[in-house]
Amino acid sequence: MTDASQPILRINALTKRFDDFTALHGVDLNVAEGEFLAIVGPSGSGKTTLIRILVGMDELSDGAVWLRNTRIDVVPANKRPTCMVFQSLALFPHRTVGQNIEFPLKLRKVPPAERKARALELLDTLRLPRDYYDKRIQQCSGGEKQRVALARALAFDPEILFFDEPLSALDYRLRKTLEKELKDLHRRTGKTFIYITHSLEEAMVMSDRIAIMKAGRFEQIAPAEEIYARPVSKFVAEFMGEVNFFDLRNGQAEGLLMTPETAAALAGRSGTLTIRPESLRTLPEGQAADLTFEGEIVAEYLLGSRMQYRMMLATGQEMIVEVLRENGVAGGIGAALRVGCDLSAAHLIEEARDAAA
Ligand SMILES: Nc1ncnc2c1ncn2[C@@H]1O[C@H](COP(=O)(O)OP(=O)(O)OP(=O)(O)O)[C@@H](O)[C@H]1O
Repeated sequence: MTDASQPILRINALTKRFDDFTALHGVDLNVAEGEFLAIVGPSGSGKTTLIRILVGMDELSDGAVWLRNTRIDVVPANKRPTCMVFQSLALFPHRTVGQNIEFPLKLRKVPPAERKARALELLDTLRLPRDYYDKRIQQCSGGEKQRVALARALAFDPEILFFDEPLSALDYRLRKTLEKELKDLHRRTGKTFIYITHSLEEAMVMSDRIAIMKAGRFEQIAPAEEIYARPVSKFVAEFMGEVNFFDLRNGQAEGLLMTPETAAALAGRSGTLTIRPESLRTLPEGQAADLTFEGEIVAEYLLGSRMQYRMMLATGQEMIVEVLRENGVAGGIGAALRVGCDLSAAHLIEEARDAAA
């Protein structure tokens, strides 16, 4: 029996040093049973180093990793109930699909008939035709190989599946299809997935929570909506997409017009006010929002169903505004633009918080 309230994985104060360089600075992380956690961050932030330690490909310098009540950082990789799916797949190219999927079962000395039955079941799970059992890996397409690699990972029946950028080598359409399939697979298997990616979009589509790494530390760990709406730092806000920043000093910010109620709510507060381009709306003459901005359009882009404007405020600050195409403004570059948003759509990163991050 497992206790659902207990995390399946606990990482305590994990530090990794390579000679005099520290790649991970005492990171803590709890992963819930059955969770889909994505780890994102810029190149060199420590994602791969962390995963390599978790699966046992590398040793930590300090700290501990627990799988339920067992300390696993002292357990050799091949004895850990975890499994890794790589971008490079690591399939046996000259063997059949069936042989590849059955490999982990063979290692465990499962009898041939039972192995085959399980491999066929896994072909069903991954939505590959059963007659692929005898097909050679070399004859499979990129997407099919990825499914075979997943089937093989599931054949290990691991407690946790780790993924290191498994889709990054695939073309856009296939990636999009497999993103949805992976999410679906996660739901159907109920396994815990920990997934590294460079792609924020991928993380947002698939995961329950996103952990954002920066220079060997977790900057924020939360569901995507929360990270998007309430980033703890400018780094996270920018990482999650386009954003406008306003420097708020004692409730005042240059270029920002406020209603008396908004001014009262922001009175005495300092930090960075963040406003997403799509939170803004165009305002008719004479109408004001909680926060209002006035300026001139310096560039405009048609983004499918939306229009994006770059607007120059009187202060010289540029702002990005995104509205539905039907709400776009006539006049184009050089035209005056008035936009605004509700105070609830703006998020204040308080000063002390950002400085500490
Ligand atoms: N074996 C090693 N020896 C020395 N430094 C290393 C070693 N492995 C990784 N590093 C350093 O540790 C830091 C983190 O690397 P890591 O590969 O974990 O980053 P990452 O976030 O996975 O990057 P990417 O997204 O580019 O794969 C980098 O600065 C890297 O140069």
